[in-house]
Amino acid sequence: MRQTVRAQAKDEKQTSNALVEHRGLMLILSSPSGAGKTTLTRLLLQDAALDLKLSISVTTRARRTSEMEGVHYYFVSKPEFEKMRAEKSLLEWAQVHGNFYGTPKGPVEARLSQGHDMLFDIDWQGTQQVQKSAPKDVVTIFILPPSMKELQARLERRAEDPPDIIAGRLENARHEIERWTMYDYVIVNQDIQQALNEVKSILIAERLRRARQQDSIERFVGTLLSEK
Ligand SMILES: Nc1ncnc2c1ncn2[C@@H]1O[C@H](COP(=O)(O)OP(=O)(O)OP(=O)(O)O)[C@@H](O)[C@H]1O
Ligand SMILES: Nc1nc2c(ncn2[C@@H]2O[C@H](COP(=O)(O)O)[C@@H](O)[C@H]2O)c(=O)[nH]1
Repeated sequence: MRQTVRAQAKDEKQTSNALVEHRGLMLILSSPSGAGKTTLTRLLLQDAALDLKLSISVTTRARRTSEMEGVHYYFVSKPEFEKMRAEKSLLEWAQVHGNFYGTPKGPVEARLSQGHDMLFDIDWQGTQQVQKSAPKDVVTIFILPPSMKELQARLERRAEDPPDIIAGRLENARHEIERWTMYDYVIVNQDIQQALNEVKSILIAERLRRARQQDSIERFVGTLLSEK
């Protein structure tokens, strides 16, 4: 019901500019590096019934061996990133762990305007910018590791970054964790299945908020009340 296109446009203007009755929401996951955002994101995207799509960021970071262009990131040079920033084609951007990251605006706007939700794996700086630009459309979740020891173990087990990069990310983790208070929800990712269920529960509850389905429910209630 949420994504139904208004089929009966009242005049020609509306016909040429068909409106969806509900704008999609932006579900943002943030965490210190290694807490499990990418893992949760992969599992959420595997569940087709959730109808989520990931916003693919651009980054100046070097590609990890497990990463694919256009799937995990668009890998760009610094001048290319600067150009996107100057052209204002990024919804938000930040420098994280010494590299630049940003969210291309176009795909997000296209998806939200069609009434579909978008998933983001971005840091607290980007979250702040998106929250500021569209406060009503954003739901934010902060993922915590069960302990700093386990966070370090996860980064080491992942074996994608050299020791000095892991050390830097662990150092940054303490500052990032202090940002937990700016998020709507906080999840401790000890058991991945439980954490996944918690993210899904948040998404389902947020989709059911009255304000997010005002038009369609108003019509549905009208139909209900017109029944004999
Ligand atoms: N609940 C969990 N229990 C054990 N291992 C986990 C759990 N969640 C994630 N991991 C593992 O921890 C490692 C880091 O997870 P992941 O890459 O998802 O973190 P991330 O938050 O996306 O990190 P980054 O910000 O650096 O991309 C991976 O090897 C992943 O398999
Ligand atoms: N503000 C933004 N942060 C982003 C974006 N894409 C990813 N990130 C965050 O960067 C760190 C590091 O990611 P990694 O893939 O190098 O481990 C992590 O916190 C991501 O959430 C973005 O577009 N904007």
